[in-house]
Amino acid sequence: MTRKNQTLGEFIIENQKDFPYASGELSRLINSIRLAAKMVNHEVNKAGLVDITGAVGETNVQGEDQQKLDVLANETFINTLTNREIVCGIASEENDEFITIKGQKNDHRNNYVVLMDPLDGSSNIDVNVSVGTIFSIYRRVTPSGTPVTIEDFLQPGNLQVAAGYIIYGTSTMLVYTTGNGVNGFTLNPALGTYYLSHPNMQFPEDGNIYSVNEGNYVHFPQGIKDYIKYCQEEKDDRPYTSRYIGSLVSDIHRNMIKGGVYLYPNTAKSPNGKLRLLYECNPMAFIAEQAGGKASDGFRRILDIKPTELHQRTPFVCGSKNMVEKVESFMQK
Ligand SMILES: O=P(O)(O)OC[C@H]1O[C@](O)(COP(=O)(O)O)[C@@H](O)[C@@H]1O
Ligand SMILES: [Mg+2]
Ligand SMILES: [Mg+2]
Repeated sequence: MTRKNQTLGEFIIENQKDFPYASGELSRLINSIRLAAKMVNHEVNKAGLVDITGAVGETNVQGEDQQKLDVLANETFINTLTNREIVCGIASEENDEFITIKGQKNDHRNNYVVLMDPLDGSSNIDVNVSVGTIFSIYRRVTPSGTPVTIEDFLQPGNLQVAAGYIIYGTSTMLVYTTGNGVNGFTLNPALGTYYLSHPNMQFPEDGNIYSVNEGNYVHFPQGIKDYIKYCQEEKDDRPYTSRYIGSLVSDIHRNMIKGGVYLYPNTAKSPNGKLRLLYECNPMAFIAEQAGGKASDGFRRILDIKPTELHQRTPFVCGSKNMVEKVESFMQK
């Protein structure tokens, strides 16, 4: 149930009844993500004034140069979740292995695992372009009271109990779903409170924005090349507008509001694409579908892919339903 000017805290409590297990554990978990996001937002807003831009000189399991803000955001979320007795395990883009959280009584009693991309759009940190955080939540499959195993993390996206993102942009927003639609909350920085600003977000079925890094055009599969040509054709409501921020969260957020499709295809260089299935594509696909949109790898529904590795990648097509289906038709041709 949504109400104008409802705060995120009120919304979480009032909608707790939607959760079959309703122990309050998931509500406390989302509340903790809300808190950690505020801490990261505070740091992001100071980028350029304090020493949090640039690289730390380490590379992560993806072989990427870790940015200072990647590490700061990673530590902030891990510490906030660990200290609040709500998760039994965390997997992050910035950690090679998953982290087991025993809980204060060392009894592995907690029931949820979180998978996250603590700072999305790292290439935009130093240039003051919007970045984000992405999170995906599952109920563990191994028995409570035992240490989590990789099985708790390698669940298909259609088993997510909640997913969302935070966008640190012109304003800071937290957008999430628990399987009952998508709602967006804007942070009032003066009060430190998130307010419901975008109730029941919906992807328009059609749009005229396509988002892809055309710099990789020559390496794209023929189907994607044909789709891009289709977008640029002078015909009907085309040419479409090309918009690409280079932060997945920001590109999907814009397209969800205005109508559009985001593509990160596979290329000869990266046969499985760049984006990570577990903590980038699955949560954004859950959000997209809950908002009436669609997400696939060009052939398969992202949420039905059975993961095999923590940091596996997948080609990604996500956005307005009819536009994703158009891309798929070009791919399958
Ligand atoms: O620079 P490219 O190759 O277009 O990649 C941009 C994509 O990579 C990402 O930055 C990957 O995410 P991280 O910044 O979390 O590693 C996405 O946010 C973005 O959509
Ligand atoms: Mg990312
Ligand atoms: Mg990242």
